[in-house]
Amino acid sequence: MTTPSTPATAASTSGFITVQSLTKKFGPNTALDDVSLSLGKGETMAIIGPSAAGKSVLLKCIVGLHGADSGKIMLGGDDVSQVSSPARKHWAERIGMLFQQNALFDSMKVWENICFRQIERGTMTRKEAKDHAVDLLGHVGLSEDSAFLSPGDLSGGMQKRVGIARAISTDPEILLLDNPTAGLDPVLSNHIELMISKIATQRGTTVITITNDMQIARTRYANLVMMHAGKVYWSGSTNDIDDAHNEHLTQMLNGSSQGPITMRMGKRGDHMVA
Ligand SMILES: Nc1ncnc2c1ncn2[C@@H]1O[C@H](COP(=O)(O)OP(=O)(O)OP(=O)(O)O)[C@@H](O)[C@H]1O
Repeated sequence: MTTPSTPATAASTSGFITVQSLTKKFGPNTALDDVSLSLGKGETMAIIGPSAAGKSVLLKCIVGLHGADSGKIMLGGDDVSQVSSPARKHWAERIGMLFQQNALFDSMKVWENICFRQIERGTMTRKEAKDHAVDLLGHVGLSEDSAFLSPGDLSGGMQKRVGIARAISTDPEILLLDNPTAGLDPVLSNHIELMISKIATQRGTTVITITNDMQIARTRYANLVMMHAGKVYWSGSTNDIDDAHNEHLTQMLNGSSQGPITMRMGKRGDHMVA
């Protein structure tokens, strides 16, 4: 069992991705408070937690959008704690990320969105990029026709899949996914999660996924981190969840309205959900 005061899974220096006592503040708001985790190369991890727990900020720190206020982020032994860290540039090319809001460019066609990094860097011709994008669209269950639409012409679930196609388009060593199945129907969610598992096992990609789907978190990922209010409340193998006896984790997994992570609602602090 892990609590903020007694972390059971301390960040190990042998991890491929190691976050060590990471703190990130936005003005007076502490989004990440002494967060540590460690993940081996080719392993998978699900991050769960209530709204505003710091899940997205953690992924944005790992991908290099935010620098650490204190603590360390190590990727493959390289210190990338700051946005300006010398190793950052090298890692930028080796991380694929799906953002919560997909972050697609409306000024570009779908295929250009998927391969914009390759086009920008000149590592593919436009023809190669188009073919690659169409192939990736097939992997996420979208037709070739959708390649030539604008993101704004797609449904929310289709946009999500384009975001996933873009995240995997460079065959990254690290895949960071912020709610990849949000807004998708159960059949499609299953398809996408199977694809993510395959990418991890066949390509050795190290995957961290934020998810609100507790079943997916338990069954599709080898490791789990549960966050609340900027802290890690539990981390470990998903095999150990049932023996965890951690009330924060139990409430999150069961989605019960009563428990330690019950939120205050409304303008008055005495209006509790429970
Ligand atoms: N760029 C930013 N500037 C200021 N505050 C921010 C910024 N990004 C995140 N925060 C704050 O950090 C906290 C954690 O946000 P984060 O997006 O990581 O939550 P989350 O766990 O991903 O929540 P959700 O599940 O609702 O998406 C929130 O209080 C949020 O308002």
